[in-house]
Amino acid sequence: MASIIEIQNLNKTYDSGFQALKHIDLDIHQGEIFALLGPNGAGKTTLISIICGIVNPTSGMVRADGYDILSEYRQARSKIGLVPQELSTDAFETVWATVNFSRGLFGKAPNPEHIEKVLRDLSLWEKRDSKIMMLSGGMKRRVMIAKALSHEPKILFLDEPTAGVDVELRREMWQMVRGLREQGVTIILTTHYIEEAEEMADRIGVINKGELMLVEGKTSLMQKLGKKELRLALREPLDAVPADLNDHSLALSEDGYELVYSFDSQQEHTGISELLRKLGEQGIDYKDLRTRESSLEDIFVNLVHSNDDTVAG
Ligand SMILES: Nc1ncnc2c1ncn2[C@@H]1O[C@H](COP(=O)(O)OP(=O)(O)OP(=O)(O)O)[C@@H](O)[C@H]1O
Repeated sequence: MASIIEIQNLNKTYDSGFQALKHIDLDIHQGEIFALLGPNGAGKTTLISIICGIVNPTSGMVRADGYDILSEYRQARSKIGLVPQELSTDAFETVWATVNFSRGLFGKAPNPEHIEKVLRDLSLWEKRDSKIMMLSGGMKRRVMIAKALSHEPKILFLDEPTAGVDVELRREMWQMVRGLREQGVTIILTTHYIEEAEEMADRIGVINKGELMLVEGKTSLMQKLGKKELRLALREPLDAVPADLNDHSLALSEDGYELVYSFDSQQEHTGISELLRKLGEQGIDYKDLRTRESSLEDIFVNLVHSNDDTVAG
């Protein structure tokens, strides 16, 4: 697949001496939605800011649509739209003027048809003559996106697009971002909401303490690292997992009332029926039985914690 962003051995050490990014290698594919996940302070904003030319890298190479972000800054920047975390627009301007002005900043000739299309796509057309300060929070966010799209970028960065946004508006944003992807825009978003990545992303990158720990297709990530659990609530507590069942992957809760069986959800043969048969043979009775699939959130928390353990150890 063609790469629209290429990052090689990128490092960033701030003046304070803090190393925010360590040897980042990453390719973003043309036309994908890529979600960058990581805890607070992991380096997400630093990475985005470097690609967008706001922060200088200490070393390494970044190309956007084939243009080097340092030696071909203007061309690279013209391919990129950035929706920053903070909402910052001129409250007294109209929607139309704000978005049109943004386009001019990139040295592009006026193109009212394009601005109209962007505003219509973002359901802002009816509000084109409204002053920004008169808009709701959700509409202000959409104006930020319209500004970022005003110069027809091929790549759109969304830094925490739905932070502090209610559920309904979040879903609306997701819908809209998918629509942009359908038009061929490559989208890179950072998020704290794992659900957002699970819902939207084609591929996911996990960054922690300045290191890119993993880059993987969402589906294969969930298949590879996802586990299923079968939980059996027992009628009578057990002291230990019966010796006969030791070859199954079983754990007993501390109070002895719950048996947890972990199995690979990708395997055709889960071993559940065999387990239930053996329990029956041993006279172990259960009153309830539930299955649970690990979510992207479980996977993420595990990854970041195991990395903490490694660092601490
Ligand atoms: N100008 C700066 N000087 C020194 N350190 C900085 C500077 N900017 C950021 N940092 C540090 O670099 C680290 C990464 O910050 P960054 O904003 O990239 O993280 P993030 O993953 O975007 O976090 P968040 O999710 O909280 O926005 C943090 O520890 C931060 O304190």
